[in-house]
Amino acid sequence: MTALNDEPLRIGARTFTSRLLVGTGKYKDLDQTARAIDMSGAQIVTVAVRRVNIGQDPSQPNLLDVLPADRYTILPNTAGCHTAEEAVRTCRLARELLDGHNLVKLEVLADHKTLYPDVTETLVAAKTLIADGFEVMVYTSDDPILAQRFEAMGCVAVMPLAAPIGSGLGIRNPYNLHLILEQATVPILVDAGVGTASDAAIAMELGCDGVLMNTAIAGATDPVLMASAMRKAIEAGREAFLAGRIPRKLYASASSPLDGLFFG
Ligand SMILES: CC(=O)[C@@H](O)[C@H](O)COP(=O)(O)O
Repeated sequence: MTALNDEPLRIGARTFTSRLLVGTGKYKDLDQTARAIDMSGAQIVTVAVRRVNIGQDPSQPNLLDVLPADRYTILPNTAGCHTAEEAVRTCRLARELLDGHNLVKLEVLADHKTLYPDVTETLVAAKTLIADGFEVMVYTSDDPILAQRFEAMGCVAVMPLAAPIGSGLGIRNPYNLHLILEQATVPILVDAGVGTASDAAIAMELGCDGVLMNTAIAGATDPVLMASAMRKAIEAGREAFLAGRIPRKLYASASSPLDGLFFG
């Protein structure tokens, strides 16, 4: 559902009414995956091509059997890739498996402890993929200069982390997100580190165009209920952003007029 008075989210040539993007890892089984994603209202669902079967192994259950193609835009991602070469190869495999689908989420990770992006390798991969006709949504650190570089190269969305993947630490650096947002002309989608609904709402209140999350929903005690909470948080945060918050002030100002009191 779109927030009141909102425009659709535009990524490349595609438009979406939901601003919540979800992952498919860490669920108990395919049934729980399908139910939580359904409840989230997400239209873009990201899949780790190196880890999840979307046709690589025809003898195993295929995730796409529970995510109808007429309802969801599948966003193949390069999770598990640590070099530009691996990431490019993975995107090309995804394009073959998905009949020429060219929208991908690029992530090239630096190490296992932080799962921070290796931005040098990510820049190389993004350049190759864009030249090869891919529409690249790029996972990156919350560095405004890098965000600008990725946009200038032609990435269709820039996806700064809120906190390390799977950490649930929430929005660690709202000031950097603000700097990224004020210069961006492509969608800025927070990706990774959201822990609960208020984190998602904060990202949207800052003016982010959307949020991608996985662990906060899949790892919740009740993933379907958390998916519902996230859907509402994204919409509430977006509406609050569009509505324009009041300025923060150090001192009080009375909520009702002080003139003309009934009792002197
Ligand atoms: C960058 C990446 O891989 C994300 O898609 C990640 O999976 C989401 O991070 P969380 O699991 O912290 O939401």
